[in-house]
Amino acid sequence: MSEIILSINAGSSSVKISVYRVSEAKSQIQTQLAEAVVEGLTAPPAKLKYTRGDKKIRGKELEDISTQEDAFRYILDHLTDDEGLTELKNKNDIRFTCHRVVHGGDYPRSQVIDKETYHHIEALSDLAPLHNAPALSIVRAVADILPHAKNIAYFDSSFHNTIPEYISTYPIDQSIAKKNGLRKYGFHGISYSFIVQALSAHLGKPSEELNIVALHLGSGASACCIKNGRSHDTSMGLTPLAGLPGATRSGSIDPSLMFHFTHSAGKPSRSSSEKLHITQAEEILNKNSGWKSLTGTTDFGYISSSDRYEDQLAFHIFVDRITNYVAPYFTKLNGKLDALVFAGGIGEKGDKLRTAVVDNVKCLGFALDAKKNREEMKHVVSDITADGARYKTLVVQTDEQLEMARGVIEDKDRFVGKR
Ligand SMILES: Nc1ncnc2c1ncn2[C@@H]1O[C@H](COP(=O)(O)OP(=O)(O)O)[C@@H](O)[C@H]1O
Ligand SMILES: CC(=O)OP(=O)(O)O
Ligand SMILES: [Mg+2]
Repeated sequence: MSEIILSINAGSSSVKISVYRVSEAKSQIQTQLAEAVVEGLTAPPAKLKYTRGDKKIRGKELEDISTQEDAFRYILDHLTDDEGLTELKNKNDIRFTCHRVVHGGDYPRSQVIDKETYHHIEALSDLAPLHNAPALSIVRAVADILPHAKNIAYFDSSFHNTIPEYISTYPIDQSIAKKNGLRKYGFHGISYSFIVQALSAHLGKPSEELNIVALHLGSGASACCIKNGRSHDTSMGLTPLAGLPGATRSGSIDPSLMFHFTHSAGKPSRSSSEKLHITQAEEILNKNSGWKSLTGTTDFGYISSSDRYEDQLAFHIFVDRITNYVAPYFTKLNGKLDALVFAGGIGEKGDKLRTAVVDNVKCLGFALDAKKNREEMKHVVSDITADGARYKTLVVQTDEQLEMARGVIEDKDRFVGKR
């Protein structure tokens, strides 16, 4: 019997699902059978991208798909209806479903989703308003459609457990901070973990010796200072709102700003429910800010190539805010750096953005090869460094689904026997 892993990555604007077959003999991932992505949930109509071997669908427009749960159900139907994907004919062969859960609070590693973990993740929903509840809607759908699969949660926050206390502590009343768990958690950790492994293989260096300034730039964007293969600092905080701006997020602003923006900042937002309590301030800063508020679109590919005033402004804001992290993280690493890494949808495809960011930090010893930077990135790690530059600049096609599936294989013994 073949064993199948379904790896599900619910982002704020997309759902990405990869299907893997595990080799029984060696207990390792044998093949990626298919990958399906529904993207553009914040820039409708959502679009489907699908790859199974040579079979490709590129950007099929979808009607009535607006939530991560819609996207999950659509993808699962698509996978099981694909005549060529014989491995999924018997849904019972899906042994594990991995779920990217953005906020895992104090969980230091992946967990089987049982009643207790489910409720714990649910309790953290207010701290990741664009992410945890949608991920749980997919967990419920899996329990409904694939009752034989074991659900495992992989947390974006776990990778950042190594951040020193003096960095993760906010200078506020510590009795309240401790009681309410108010500290820097950090996110995109599954992606950063993938980046460390990918660079270790690419540079032929043990991961514990790698120092990286990594930028995961997608719908949500963050920077991470990776010291000796571990997270030392990151730009997101208690919630994924802090740090860099994103598709619909403001990123860091003066904390007093909201009280001057609206008098009802602290009132419950209309999208609050019994299970999700967010204020109007949180709603505005998470859902109605960022590129959407400045330009009317969340499509950063469009923004980057447009010469409209507001698109250029958004572009320059992003470049400026990213630069605000690269230089300090470089100094935190004492200039002993293996690479500056770009990843995530914008990091991987945004050649103009990479050019502008690297140009801002050229005094530190970074420079791009213009031709390599413009080319399509065909490998997991692409080197776009100019000849003679002191430090490497790399583009990594990050793969959170693969990182989670590898985790399942590694930790299988811990999961088996527990539902
Ligand atoms: N050619 C491009 N140049 C710059 N940004 C792009 C390009 N194509 C897509 N993007 C952007 O990538 C982002 C999505 O990144 P991704 O990491 O897939 O998002 P998510 O956070 O949902 O996982 C979107 O903002 C999209 O506009
Ligand atoms: C943590 C986060 O912001 O994730 P995403 O970029 O997938 O929305
Ligand atoms: Mg993402």
